[in-house]
Amino acid sequence: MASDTIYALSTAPGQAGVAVIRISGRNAGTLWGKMTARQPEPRIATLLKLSDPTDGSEIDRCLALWFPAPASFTGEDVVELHLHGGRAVVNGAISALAKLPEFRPAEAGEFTRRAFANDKLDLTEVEGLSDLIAAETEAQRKQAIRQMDGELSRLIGNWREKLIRTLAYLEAEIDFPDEELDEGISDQVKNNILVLQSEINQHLDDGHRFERLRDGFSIAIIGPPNAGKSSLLNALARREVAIVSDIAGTTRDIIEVHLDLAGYPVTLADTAGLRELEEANDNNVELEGMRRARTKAEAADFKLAVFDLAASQKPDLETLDLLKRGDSLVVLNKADKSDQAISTLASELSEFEIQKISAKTGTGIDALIKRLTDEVVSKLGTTGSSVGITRERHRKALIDTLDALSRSLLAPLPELAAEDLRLATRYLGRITGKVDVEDLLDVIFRDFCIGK
Ligand SMILES: Nc1nc2c(ncn2[C@@H]2O[C@H](COP(=O)(O)OP(=O)(O)OP(=O)(O)O)[C@@H](O)[C@H]2O)c(=O)[nH]1
Ligand SMILES: [K+]
Ligand SMILES: [Mg+2]
Repeated sequence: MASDTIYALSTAPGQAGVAVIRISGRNAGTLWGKMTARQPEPRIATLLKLSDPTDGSEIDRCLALWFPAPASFTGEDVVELHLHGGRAVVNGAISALAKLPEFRPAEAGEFTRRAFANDKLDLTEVEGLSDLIAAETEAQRKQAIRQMDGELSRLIGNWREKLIRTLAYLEAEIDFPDEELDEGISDQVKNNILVLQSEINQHLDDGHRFERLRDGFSIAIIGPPNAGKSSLLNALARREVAIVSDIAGTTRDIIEVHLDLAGYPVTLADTAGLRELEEANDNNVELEGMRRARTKAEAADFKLAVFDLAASQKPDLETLDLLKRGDSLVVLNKADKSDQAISTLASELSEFEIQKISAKTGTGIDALIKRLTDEVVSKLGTTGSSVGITRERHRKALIDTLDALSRSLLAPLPELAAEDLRLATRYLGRITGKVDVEDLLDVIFRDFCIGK
């Protein structure tokens, strides 16, 4: 595999000022002379004519960069060609490269996979890089760059080192037993394990904020038909995303928009109006819509329950039930209309936090955005530690580590305690990819695009 030289367009396809083709592998340097007149100095951008290796016809004038191994992104010989960003130029260069012996197109994530194989990046840094490319908001970008720079890797590495030292200490005790210890493990070893357990626990107990920042914070808009849910979605998104009409039951499918609140990613979902079954007219479709609404609301991080403050109706039981199940806010809409009915609604909803708005005129929308922003920042914002668990796989490995540490404290013999510490070290090592991670690699690199 790694004997092949791989190439790919590393910038987005289509028309652009510049397109970058990356080439990596043993034979990367063979294009010098075959496709250019000369070989550039390492790491010095050089303007060169690029031509077809078979007939010498000119493809483009490009800037070429030469990174001889091991000082390159992949750790192999790497060439970067900065071409004019046109489709025909890129296609011409790609088909010319295909003519060189042992050159083949790269697979998705293959450059990064080679960088990992050559110890240029560990797994958490690879994940950070993947997150950086996927980052859509400022907070996501900052988190990704910290992980790519190795902050998580250093935290895990530090724990692993402490653990290895404790293990060495324990092994010394096993080899040179101290009669006073009475066959147990020493206080020193116990103490180290307890400290490690508490540090790992602190990081696990993070409200999943680092993971949520990757995925985005989800808010579901729920409530009875015609309350103005779709109107609210449009007002928050500042564009006409969802259909608004005075017909009850207009929205059937979930309609989602992405918002950026103070740099934090939010997915806002509009849902079908919830009402009692006998009222639902066009039953099958509407029932399916309501089912989807319910599922969405249950999975959401936060719910906005919208009611028409001018409608003299009682809040429906479904919406009330969803509201009661945690993080939510009541939105009384249509504040531009007469609010004689508000007293009934407000008293029924008095146990909840209430904001009055008009999706139509925009009254109260800024205050609502402020309230939602505060919510998102409090849930995703990182006040204390700046480095954390960004993936379920990290969490699982840490839980396995803690289990092994707990077992070591209860082990009836120091030899068995040592075996548990050895296991704990392996679990930590899996996070950064220090030990047996073959099974994880395909999953991790699958998220990458070609050319990365
Ligand atoms: N006066 C007034 N009318 C509003 C306001 N918000 C929405 N409406 C009207 O209320 C009606 C229903 O609005 P929608 O946004 O479609 O309501 P919905 O909750 O999405 O309705 P369903 O999708 O059918 O459940 C439309 O005629 C809107 O123009 C508001 O703030 N003031
Ligand atoms: K409607
Ligand atoms: Mg609607």
